Amino acid sequence: MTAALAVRNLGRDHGGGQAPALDGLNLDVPAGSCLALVGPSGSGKTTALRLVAGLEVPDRGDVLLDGRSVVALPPERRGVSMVFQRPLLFPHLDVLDNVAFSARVAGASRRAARAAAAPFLDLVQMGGYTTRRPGQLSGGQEQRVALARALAARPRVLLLDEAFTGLDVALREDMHELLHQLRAVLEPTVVLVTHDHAEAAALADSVAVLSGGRLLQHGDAGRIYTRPASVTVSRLLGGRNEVPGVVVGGEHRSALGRLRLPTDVAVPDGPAVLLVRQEAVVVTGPDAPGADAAGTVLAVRAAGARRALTVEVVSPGGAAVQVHAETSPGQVFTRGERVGLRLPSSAVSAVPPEDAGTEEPEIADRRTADAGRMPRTHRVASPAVPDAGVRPDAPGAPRRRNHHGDHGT
Ligand SMILES: Nc1ncnc2c1ncn2[C@@H]1O[C@H](COP(=O)(O)OP(=O)(O)OP(=O)(O)O)[C@@H](O)[C@H]1O
Repeated sequence: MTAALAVRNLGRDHGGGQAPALDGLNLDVPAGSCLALVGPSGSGKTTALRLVAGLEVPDRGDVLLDGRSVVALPPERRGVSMVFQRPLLFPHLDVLDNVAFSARVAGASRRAARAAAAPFLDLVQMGGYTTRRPGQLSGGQEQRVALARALAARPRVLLLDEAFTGLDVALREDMHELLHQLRAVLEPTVVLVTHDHAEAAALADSVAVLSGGRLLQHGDAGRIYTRPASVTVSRLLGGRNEVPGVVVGGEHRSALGRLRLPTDVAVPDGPAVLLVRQEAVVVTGPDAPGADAAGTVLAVRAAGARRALTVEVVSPGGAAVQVHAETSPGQVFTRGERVGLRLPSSAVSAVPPEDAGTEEPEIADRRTADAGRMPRTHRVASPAVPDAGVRPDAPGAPRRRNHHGDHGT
C-alpha cells in the first residue's frame, strides 16, 4: 500500500496569457515518505496535487508511481486519494457509509463495504460515531472521517491539501499525531500542502518550495530550514534574519562581526547574506561567555509560549543591524535591555545577495537604512476561501472553485 512517486517536467497552463500554473516540476518522493509542498498562494501547490491525483490533465510531463506512468489512468485507478481543507462528506450518508463509499463504487455490497470501512474509522478514533451524519460532527471529527474515507480506498499515495488548516491548534496537533500513527501502520507515500512551517517541519521528511509554478528547492526537512539555497527560499520558509555582509575565506563579516561559517556552507568570497533561523538564535545576558554579538532589545512580542524579540546590534564602527530571535518559555526580556546573542553554527548559512541594489554589504562605518528593511514581516498566507475540491473517488464530482473565484474548465 505504498509507492514511490515521481513527477517529471510536469506542466500545466490555464491559457489566457497567464504564466503556467506549474512549470517543469521534477520531484521524487520515496515510497512511504512524506513530502511537504510549501510556497505562496498561487505558486502551484494544489495544481501539483491535482495533477498527481488525476483531477487535472498535465499539458506537459509525467506522473510515475513505482516507475510507471499513471497520466493516462482515470483518478479512481491511480491508487491515489486526496483530502481537502473542507472534509466534503456526503451529508445524506452516515459516517460509516461515507467511509464505505469507495468500496461501494468498486462494486462491493453495502454490508461488505461497511465491514471493510469500520477498521479505518477505528484507526482515526471515530469508531463510536458510525451512525452519525456529518452534520452531527465537529469540524475535527469530520476531517478524521474524511481521512478515514481516503485511507479506506487503500491509496498508495495520500495527498493532503491543507487538510489540517481549518482546525484549532490542539486539534491540528492531534491530527499530526494521528498521521504519524497512520503512516506507521499503513505506510502510504504522503504529499501534503501546507502554509504552516511548523506543520511541514513536524510531519515531512522533505520539503519542496514552489514559487510561480517552479520548484525553487527540494531538500531534507531537517536541513532545508537552516540551509536555504537563496534569500527567497529563506523568506518563503519563514526565515526572518538576513544580514548583508561579505564572505572572506569562509568567514562572514557584517555589522554583527565575524562569524565562521559551517564547513558545508560553500559560498565564494564576496558579498553574501547571512541567514540564521530566528528560533535558533540563543538570547543570553550581555556578558555571557560564547555570545557572538551583543545588542539592545528593540521589541518584544508574544509568540505562543515563547517571546519574539527584535534586537539591534551596532558594530564598533556604528553600523546597525536587527536580529530576530525567539526566546525559550520562562525567559523574560524587556525593551531597552542589553542582551547577548549566540548564533549556533548549525543554524547559520550564507547565500549570495539576490538584489545587488538593495543587499549592500554592511561593513562600512555608517548607520544604514536597514532598520526599515531588515525586520521582515514574512507573510504566511492563508487562503481566504477554503479549498472546495473533489475527491478522486467521487466520479462526476464538480471541479473545485479556485481561490480567485473563477472555475476550472
Ligand atoms: N481553473 C483555473 N483556471 C485558471 N487559472 C487557474 C485555475 N486553477 C488554478 N489557476 C491558477 O494557477 C496558479 C496556481 O494555482 P494553485 O491553486 O495551484 O496555487 P496554490 O499554490 O495551491 O495556491 P494556494 O496556496 O492559494 O492554495 C494560480 O495562479 C491560479 O490562479
